Amino acid sequence: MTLKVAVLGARGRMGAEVCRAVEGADDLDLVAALDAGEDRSGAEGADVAVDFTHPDAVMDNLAWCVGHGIGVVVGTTGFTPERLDRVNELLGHHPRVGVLVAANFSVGAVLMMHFAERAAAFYESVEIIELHHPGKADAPSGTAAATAARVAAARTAAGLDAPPDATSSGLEGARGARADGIAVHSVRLRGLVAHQEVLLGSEGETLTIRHDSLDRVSFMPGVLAAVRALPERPGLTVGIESVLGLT
Ligand SMILES: NC(=O)c1ccc[n+]([C@@H]2O[C@H](COP(=O)([O-])OP(=O)(O)OC[C@H]3O[C@@H](n4cnc5c(N)ncnc54)[C@H](O)[C@@H]3O)[C@@H](O)[C@H]2O)c1
Ligand SMILES: O=C(O)C1=N[C@H](C(=O)O)CCC1
Repeated sequence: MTLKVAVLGARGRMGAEVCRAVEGADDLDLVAALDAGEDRSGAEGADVAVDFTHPDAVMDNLAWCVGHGIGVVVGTTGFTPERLDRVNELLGHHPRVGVLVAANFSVGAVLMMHFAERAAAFYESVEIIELHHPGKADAPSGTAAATAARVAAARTAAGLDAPPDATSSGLEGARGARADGIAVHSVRLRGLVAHQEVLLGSEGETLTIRHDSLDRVSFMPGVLAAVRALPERPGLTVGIESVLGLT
């Protein structure tokens, strides 16, 4: 069966890549490629919409798609627990519709988050450095925020206190931002795509887990797997771990 796919944010960096990937797949049909200000009615009749837009736009797109019975694969970042609650609320009125939200669709980034979560219980110190292209709207990245949440939960479960840090003076921001109590440092540099390091340390050793997306094609296998899985997944799915068979 051919799935009808609409792309929202179609002229953006990710949306354009998704359009190319959908057009290149025999089992998918690109029925709408829409960007800001364009009439969403072009997406009516799609089986799945893919949203790579902006944290300020995505909730409205989601409400529209779910209200029209269209499942949504969401790559746009900015999904706080409150936003996920709102998505669940929307889906409560449309129980046959599926929404999958993932901060990162690259297989390597999914594994990097998984390894960081596993390692977190064994190290006293942990910090995250995320590095992205300078066109990125949000900081820290959605991937860094998701990693911090998972690492913080693993530390709590292991009974670890806050990472040691004797800093008592310095320039504001020098120690990064705090996401779930974990220091996150955001670099924006021309030439980069999407990169992250999780630095872990204890007495006498460190462990660095690093992932690099060198091209946006790295996100496409995950996006297409989510599109293909969505019709069989009503309700909210967070992350692509279950789609990839990692959980
Ligand atoms: N989950 C992932 O794997 C992943 C990977 C890369 C980027 N992202 C996220 O995807 C989002 C987009 O990233 P990007 O680099 O493609 O940004 P971008 O700025 O290149 O593209 C966003 C596009 O969305 C359009 N847009 C804005 N509002 C819209 C609306 N209401 N309806 C339709 N289109 C709208 C913009 O005009 C633009 O063309 C960001 O939140 C980014 O963090 C996620
Ligand atoms: O390029 C971006 O923007 C990216 N956004 C996601 C994030 O914020 O984690 C995923 C990586 C690329």
